[in-house]
Amino acid sequence: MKGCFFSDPHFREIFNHFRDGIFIADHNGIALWINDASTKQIGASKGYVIGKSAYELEEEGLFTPSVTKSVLEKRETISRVQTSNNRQFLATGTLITVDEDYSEYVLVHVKDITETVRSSLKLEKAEAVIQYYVEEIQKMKYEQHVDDDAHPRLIGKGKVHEEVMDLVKRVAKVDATVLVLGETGVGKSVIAETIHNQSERANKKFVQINCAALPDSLIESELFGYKKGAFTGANAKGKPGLVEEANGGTLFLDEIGELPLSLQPKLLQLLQDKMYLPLGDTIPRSADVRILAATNRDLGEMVKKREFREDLYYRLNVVSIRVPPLRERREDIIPFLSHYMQHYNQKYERSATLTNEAIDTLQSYDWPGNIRELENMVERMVITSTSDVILKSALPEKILSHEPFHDSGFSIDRNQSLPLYLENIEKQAIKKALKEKGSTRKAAADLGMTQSALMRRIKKYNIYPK
Ligand SMILES: Nc1ncnc2c1ncn2[C@@H]1O[C@H](COP(=O)(O)OP(=O)(O)OP(=O)(O)O)[C@@H](O)[C@H]1O
Repeated sequence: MKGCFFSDPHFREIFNHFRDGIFIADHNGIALWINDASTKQIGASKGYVIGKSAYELEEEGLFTPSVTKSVLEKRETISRVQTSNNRQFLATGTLITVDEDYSEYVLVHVKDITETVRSSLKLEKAEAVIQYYVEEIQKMKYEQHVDDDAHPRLIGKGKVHEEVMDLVKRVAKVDATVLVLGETGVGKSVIAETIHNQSERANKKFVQINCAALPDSLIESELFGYKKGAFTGANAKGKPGLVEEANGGTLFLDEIGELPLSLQPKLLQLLQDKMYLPLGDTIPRSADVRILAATNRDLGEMVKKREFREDLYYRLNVVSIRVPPLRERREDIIPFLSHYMQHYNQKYERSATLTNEAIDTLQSYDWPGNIRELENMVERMVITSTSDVILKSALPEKILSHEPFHDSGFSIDRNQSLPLYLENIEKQAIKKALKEKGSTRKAAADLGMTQSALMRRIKKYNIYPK
């Protein structure tokens, strides 16, 4: 049998016309025959290859690895990517047993895949370049966004601000639900929008609903929409809800603590199954939305009081970001002041400035209404100040009255030693009470001391009642 079919000229003719390589070896891996394509692939003549073992040829570097070797070892059909002459081939070797005499052969079919590999590498490279540009465009879009009025640039320079922004960056990359916590006016909505703008959903919509601003009866239809004829007074055609509007993008539920208990299971279903039911409809719809929520309320406490569903609370609270109040990041007060001074001076065509003393006072104020309060204060000052220089005395009474010793007309040098500092306060408090009350008796009553104790101090401080 051996040799007879290889010596058949018809056989040779047929396989020499085959564009892929054919390599036939015996049970010891000795090359019995190769076709023309194979000689080109290996870069060696038939005379050189035939009679040598695949092991030897592999060692000589004609091809690596040898599929014949693997087939003989594993005794199964094996495919490998082979390199020969700096080109790449897909070599598939099959073990063939001839029934007649149980002789064994390895038939290797070798296909040149160099171009395919190159194109796939090219494709991979092209994909990487496209991805790079997509990210760059997103970044540019984001930077453009933050410069216009609807998307103010985030102000803040301190460590606290940086920590929040770091977290924002990290959560933006994952598609998780985020709960933004913080007092009123700290910038929770701004943070939520920033998460969206830095996420993969940035090209889709950011849809916002304030759960406290709508009557309970309207929230459901606003959020989930309704089918035509769902209720009297409804639009005859039905109406898509905000969930549908936000499809592919982000839905931001502001003041989530105000979401009526009756609606909470519906939101839970949206979070869990990404499914919801428009009002009056019977067929649930699916929605691909990322949910962000914010609150200034203590949801944990609300859960305890059964005012908020526990399961929903845990679903919302997968990741939470606490935006600290302004009094915990006082280093950001001046940047906010200068930003809003500039903004409102431009808006009202003024050139107002704050004195250092006024700035000091504003920096030590606690800002219970946070950035919103600061912004409103600056706008009011810019509009109402009669002079371009805003003195401390022109600041709102509310801010001045929070200063220690605010209305006493006290002027204390805080660099003094503590006893001297305290004496000074005492002296000035006495002077003020005497001036306002007109008599030592009334002044003593006002100060909460006996008249004789007051007299002793008047003497000590050389105060002369007017
Ligand atoms: N880092 C910031 N940079 C610039 N402006 C900011 C920043 N944070 C907040 N603001 C501005 O402060 C104001 C209040 O922010 P925002 O509405 O986001 O607060 P909030 O915490 O959501 O308030 P509420 O709890 O009352 O809804 C907005 O005008 C917002 O543009």
